[in-house]
Amino acid sequence: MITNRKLEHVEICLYEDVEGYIPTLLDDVILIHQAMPCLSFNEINTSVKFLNKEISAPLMVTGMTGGNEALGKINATIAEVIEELRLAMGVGSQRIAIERADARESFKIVRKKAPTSPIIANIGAPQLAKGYGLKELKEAVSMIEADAIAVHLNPAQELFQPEGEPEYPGDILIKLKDISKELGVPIIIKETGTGISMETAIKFKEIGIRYFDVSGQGGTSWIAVEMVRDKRKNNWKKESAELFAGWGIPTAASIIETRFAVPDAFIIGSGGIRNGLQIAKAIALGADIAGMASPVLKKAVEGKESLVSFFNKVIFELKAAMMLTGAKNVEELKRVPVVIWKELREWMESRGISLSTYEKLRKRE
Ligand SMILES: CC(C)CCOP(=O)(O)OP(=O)(O)O
Ligand SMILES: [Mg+2]
Repeated sequence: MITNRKLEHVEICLYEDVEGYIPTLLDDVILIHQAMPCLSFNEINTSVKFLNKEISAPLMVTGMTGGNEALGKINATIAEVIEELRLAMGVGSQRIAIERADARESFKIVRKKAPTSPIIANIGAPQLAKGYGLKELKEAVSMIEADAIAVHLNPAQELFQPEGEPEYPGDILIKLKDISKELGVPIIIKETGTGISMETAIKFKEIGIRYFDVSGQGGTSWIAVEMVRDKRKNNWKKESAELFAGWGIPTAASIIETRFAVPDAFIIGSGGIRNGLQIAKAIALGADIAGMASPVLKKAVEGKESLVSFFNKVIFELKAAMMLTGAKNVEELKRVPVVIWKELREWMESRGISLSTYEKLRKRE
């Protein structure tokens, strides 16, 4: 039953080892130390615009959960904190709330606790292949008065999910193109831990999509999450899920591929982001803001204070990286000099992305 799956997902993300199967390759991005930054720490401004609203730092909590009272409490804690700190958040898949009226409050609570913050709805692409259309996406948006809706792409997870629906026919693109004209809020194409490639980004660019949440490999592996479920149920897919647990595009490579494919995209750099230095690297590499999920979930279940101090630490680390690279605001951070080396450089070379070409795109020149 779908509610059980929602609860299992959160429990597994909290208490099982389902992340870091492969590196994000953000370690292969070096921000250059500037010993004379020409600015003082208290001058640094981390605020940015996101979905026509100002947020205090280039960071959002990407969609995780919802579906019953307990999961609603997690959403409520996160929403309260992001409203207080003026950040942004997405909710978990609202499929359960389209199907079940009693699941809706666990999502509605987010807008109640965060009346002014950018809030993002969430529906899976497989549902578009199975009958969902403009009506259901409008319902998901209005349920939480969302500023945008994330359509999540999770073919790898569905393949290894015991009850999965690996249904990704091309007419999902046609449907999304039509829906995007009537929906009234932007559609964000969001992967789920296996990353967005340049080929995939181009498919969505061609139907007018400009918002991407790359959700690359290196953080939570949703194949590994379903592997745990397979093992618990002794499902025949368990060994195959283990084989594929590290499948996908590392987060740093996915940021580069998406920016290369869609130079004017708004990119959320997510997938294994755990601290403020990685946020700075993701933005210097080509993302507009960063996204975090698992570390936020773990702090949220400890309580509001724990989550507030976590975000304060992360934003201090981001500001530290900005100071030491001489970036007084996020626009300058996008243009600081970086070294891209080791595996990430080899990835770019084998994908035909030259460093000099990318340098211009990265700086949005
Ligand atoms: C999006 C993913 C990371 C988590 C939810 O996967 P799921 O297949 O349970 O989502 P649905 O309830 O939309 O099917
Ligand atoms: Mg699904």
